[in-house]
Order: sequence, then C-alpha cells, then structure tokens
Amino acid sequence: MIEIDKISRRFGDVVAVDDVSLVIGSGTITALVGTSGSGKSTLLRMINRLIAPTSGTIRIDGRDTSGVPAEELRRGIGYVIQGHGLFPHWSVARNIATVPRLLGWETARIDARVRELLELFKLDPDTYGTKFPHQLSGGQQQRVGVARALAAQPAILLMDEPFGALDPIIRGQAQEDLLALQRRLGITVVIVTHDMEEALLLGDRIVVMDGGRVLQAATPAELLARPAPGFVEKLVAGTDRPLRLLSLTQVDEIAEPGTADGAPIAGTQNLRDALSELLWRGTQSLPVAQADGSVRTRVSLASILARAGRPR
Ligand SMILES: Nc1ncnc2c1ncn2[C@@H]1O[C@H](COP(=O)(O)OP(=O)(O)OP(=O)(O)O)[C@@H](O)[C@H]1O
Repeated sequence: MIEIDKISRRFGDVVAVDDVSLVIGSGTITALVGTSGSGKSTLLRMINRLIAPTSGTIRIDGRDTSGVPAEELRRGIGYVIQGHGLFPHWSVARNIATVPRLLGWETARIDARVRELLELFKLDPDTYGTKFPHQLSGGQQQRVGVARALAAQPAILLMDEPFGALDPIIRGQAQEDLLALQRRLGITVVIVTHDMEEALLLGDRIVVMDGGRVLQAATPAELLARPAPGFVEKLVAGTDRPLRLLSLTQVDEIAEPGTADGAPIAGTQNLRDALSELLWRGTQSLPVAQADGSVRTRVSLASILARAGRPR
C-alpha cells in the first residue's frame, strides 16, 4: 500500500502539487489523469523520490520513504516513461538487465531473467536480445521499456504517459497487455495519463487532478455515474459515457433464464461487446455461454439499453 499524506511540492512560486492525500491499494491500477501542468508527473515522481516533496509524507507498506536511501527505494520501484527511455547504445538484453546488474545478480540469473521477460513480452530472446533499441518498432521499444522496469520484480510500477508515443492500434494492444500483465503479476501500478478514455480503461481507481490538487478519486463506475461538478464532469462528458458504462458490466450480471437463436456470447464478455454483437446480427437477444460451454441464459437488447443511461 502506498499512503500519500498531505504531500506538496513547490517550484519557486509554482505549487505543482498542493496538499494531496491518497491511499493506493496494493495490487491495483491507479490512473492519475488531468490536463498538462496539473501536477501528475510531479506527484508520480515523488513516490520514487526522483522529486523530493516540499512537505508531507509518503509511506510504502507503512515505511516512511524519506528515511530510505533514494537509490534503494528506486531499485524496488519500476519506472517507465513516454518514449521508453532505453539506453540507445546498449543491446535490448543489456537494457533489461540494468537493475539486476546494479543489484549484483549473478550472470546466469540475469540471463535467465532477461529471457523470461523477453518471452513474457512476446519478443523472441534469440532474435531480439542482441538488437539495439533503434532496430525495434515503437511498440517493441515500449515493451522493452516495461520489461526493463520489471526486471528486478518490483512490487510497484510507476508509468508516466507510457503509451503516449504509440499509434492508436499499437496503443490499444499495449493497454490490453498491461492489464493482463498486472492481473498476472499482481503488482501495484500508478499510471499518469492526460487521456480520460485510457484512465477509464486501465484504472481500478481514477484520480483526477487540476492545479496540483485532487478533484476526485473514484472507481470508473463512480466517476461516470457521479462526476464532481465542473472540471471532472466536463472531462467525463468527453468520453462515450453510455458505452463506457456498458463496458464495466459483465453479460452474466444481467443475463436472464431462457434461450435465443444464434451463436452464444461468453458470459464473461462485457455489455458493450454484447450490444455490438446484437446490433451487428440485427437481433433482440443473444444466448449466453458459461465457461463449461453450457447455455442456460440469454441477454436482451432492452436489458442492455436499461444499463446504458445515467444511473439514478
Ligand atoms: N523542475 C521544475 N521546475 C519548475 N517548474 C516545474 C518543474 N517541474 C514541474 N514544474 C511545474 O509544475 C507544474 C506541474 O507540472 P507536472 O509536470 O507535474 O504536470 P503534469 O500534469 O505531469 O503535466 P504534463 O502532462 O504536461 O506532463 C507545472 O506548472 C510545471 O511547469
């Protein structure tokens, strides 16, 4: 758990972060979202002490980070920035090995870890380990950047606009990969983005910042249903709110007993997928399949539409 307690940071006359308090649960993804200059990066960098707070305290698992040597702290926290930040004259393998080498791991252990990570990120170790960053695509460089951040198995991963430089298709894939990776490793992720759509997709919790302050910290469902008046409401209104709401609910949650024609949709898919499928097929209801393949329920267009409006 990361406890941020009344943290502020000034740069001269500018108050970049203004009295922020937040609790970030272990094993969750928290998205810090806001416009440029709202203090997101400064707040993120105070967690690994790349920036020292002017006042306030940050505790990680109960331990005040101001008492931990900065190097030691940073080795235990992965950090990924926009445009990957790889060392251009080092091979991919050496880039990934940066922190394990600093920690003095044995060569065989480092090599095994590098291979494991390359495989995890779907990059063949024999093909890609010896390449240099400029020989990779933007998406591949980004994956190597995340692999490097995870090399020493940190419990926390900080990401500052990690997908900002990727084109929309690669970006969508990278977001899905991050979700899968986080669920698999159970790490705590704090990600900075100026994109509310990205925050809604990735965040278990979304923290909206403006002028260095937290305006609202909530789950995606809460934020969509009850955005704080003013700035947050405006940000949320810019997203496809009804479709976003639908994507937060699984088909199983509203499926009813009965049958329908056609190929079934999995109960674990979300209502947005179900709506899309219904519209495409031009029908009123779809059969719903369970993990064991059995089909006992259906989901109807009417019941989906009832979930797409403003919650009352
Ligand atoms: N090293 C610095 N020296 C002076 N001012 C700074 C410094 N770093 C940040 N600031 C100022 O602090 C405020 C918050 O900046 P910060 O980078 O945290 O915002 P941000 O929300 O991450 O913005 P962006 O999305 O553009 O990165 C801005 O007004 C910025 O100009």
